[in-house]
Amino acid sequence: MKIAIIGTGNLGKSIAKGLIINNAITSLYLTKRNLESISEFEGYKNVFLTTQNTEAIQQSDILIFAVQPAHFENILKEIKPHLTNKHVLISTITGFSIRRIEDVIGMDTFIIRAMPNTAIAVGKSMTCLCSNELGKERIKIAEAIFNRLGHSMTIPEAQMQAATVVCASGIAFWMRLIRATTQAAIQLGFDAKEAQELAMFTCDGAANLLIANGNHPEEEIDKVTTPKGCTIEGLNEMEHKGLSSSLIHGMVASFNKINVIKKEQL
Ligand SMILES: NC(=O)C1=CN([C@@H]2O[C@H](COP(=O)(O)OP(=O)(O)OC[C@H]3O[C@@H](n4cnc5c(N)ncnc54)[C@H](OP(=O)(O)O)[C@@H]3O)[C@@H](O)[C@H]2O)C=CC1
Ligand SMILES: O=C(O)[C@@H]1CCC=N1
Repeated sequence: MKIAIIGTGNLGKSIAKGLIINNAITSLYLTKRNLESISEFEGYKNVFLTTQNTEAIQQSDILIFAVQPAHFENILKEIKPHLTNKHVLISTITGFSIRRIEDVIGMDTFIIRAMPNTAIAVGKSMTCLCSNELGKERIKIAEAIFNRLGHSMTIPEAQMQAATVVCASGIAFWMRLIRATTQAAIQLGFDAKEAQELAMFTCDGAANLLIANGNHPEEEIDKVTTPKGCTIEGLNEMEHKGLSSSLIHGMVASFNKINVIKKEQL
């Protein structure tokens, strides 16, 4: 696949790493205005770094946009004259609707919105996808790319804002939980490196139990909580202090903030 990433920052670099380690490219163009921070990609076969978005677009079929929301509209205007019917446009931009993209480039382009997360760098992104009417003809291509770099789900566009919080911001939420359990493990006597190892692999095990078995989390919790034991003592204390409530409040606050970001873009 001939892929271009327009805007190779935090997310764009993660996508580039995932594509390269998974051998998912015929050619890969990476763009940004200042190329210094992506010099690590120099020297990879068939990977090209450029400040010229139009060059990247002319040389590629799949165009993945990963710029800040405020920059996207001008970039769409810049590249519009160079779009042809070979192109599939994939936008990862938060809060930027398909309708707004079509307002700039028209309805006769395959448009897909993707909401991946930075775990795409290690082939483990949970990515949500949706498309415009025409883009339905190319959604299988997007699913193939993102399934190769993790797991994908095609959803209605109305759910993309929620998907952004659960999946994209979700990486940060889970990191904070891993950090907190690491801090607890240090207090309980492990050194910092050991503590993080214990926290990460326990987290990985918990997620994989659910992925492998398809169980509800509470079924797995029931297998761990010995009556009158230490696990239920800890769990109940966490809930008294508002663990679940705090996570739900935080995620709803994130969701509401996207409405503010959207208004600021207009
Ligand atoms: N970070 C994340 O985990 C996720 C981010 N997103 C979305 O992805 C987008 C990017 O986020 P993130 O990677 O964090 O942001 P960054 O700011 O890290 O990356 C954006 C990149 O775009 C480049 N850029 C700016 N203007 C242009 C231009 N005219 N042409 C080419 N490149 C340009 C910037 O580099 P330079 O200034 O050198 O040009 C910068 O490196 C956002 O819209 C965000 O909402 C979605 C899911 C997850
Ligand atoms: O924090 C943000 O706004 C972006 C969108 C999801 C992840 N990063």
